[in-house]
Amino acid sequence: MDWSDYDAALFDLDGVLTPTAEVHMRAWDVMFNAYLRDRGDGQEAYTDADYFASVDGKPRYDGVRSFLASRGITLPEGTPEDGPEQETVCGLGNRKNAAFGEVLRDEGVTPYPASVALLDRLAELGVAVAVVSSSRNAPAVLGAAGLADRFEVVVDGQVAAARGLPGKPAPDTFLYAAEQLGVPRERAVVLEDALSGVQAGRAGRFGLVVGVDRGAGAQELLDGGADLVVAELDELVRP
Ligand SMILES: O=P(O)(O)OC[C@H]1O[C@@H](O)[C@H](O)[C@@H](O)[C@@H]1O
Repeated sequence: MDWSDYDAALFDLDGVLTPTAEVHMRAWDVMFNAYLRDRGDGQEAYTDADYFASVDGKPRYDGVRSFLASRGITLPEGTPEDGPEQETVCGLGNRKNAAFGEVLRDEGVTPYPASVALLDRLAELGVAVAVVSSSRNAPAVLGAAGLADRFEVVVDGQVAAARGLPGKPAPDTFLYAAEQLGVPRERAVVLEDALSGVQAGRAGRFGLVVGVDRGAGAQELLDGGADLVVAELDELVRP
């Protein structure tokens, strides 16, 4: 890939730089299936297909709301301060977050080597880099992965909430990151593994949208707005 056409790379985190999309997936699975069982109203089990269709890449409470809506379930919204025992959108999201936090603490995070190779190459080329993640856990994940020092700009779920920026698939968090780097959208590349993320890249009319296929499906990512799809980010190191 010829990086001379671009001045910035805007990276999603979970599933792009670190294998933590898997950890999110498992934590959602455990929480939603326990919740559906407890309801006792004959709902079918929550599956990975539900994750990719309704939850992947979105901010925590948007993911809960989207999945419940897909099953015709409406709960009160609650507030981000809700305890995990509360049967609200925020309570369920926080229930899942407790499981995510435990795995992060117990297992740590090792970034994808191929993604680190691309970060090294971009640093050599002088291409600016930012992290744009829906997750409120992004700073903790970056720290655990030893990547925190590499990014001057991190737009995570906390930053988005504080600034009132709508989450992916809206393009606002990516646009804000490009603005923070001082790079126009057409000179910025979005790198994403989630359908909601490539949709955000497309909606923001960025210079290039790269899909990373970690399970969402190459065709789905292309249909959602990716210009190209790779299996690993070191495919973008070579000229
Ligand atoms: O860690 P948080 O704030 O609960 O954010 C959750 C979301 O964070 C995103 O980065 C993941 O791609 C989602 O799949 C995940 O559900």
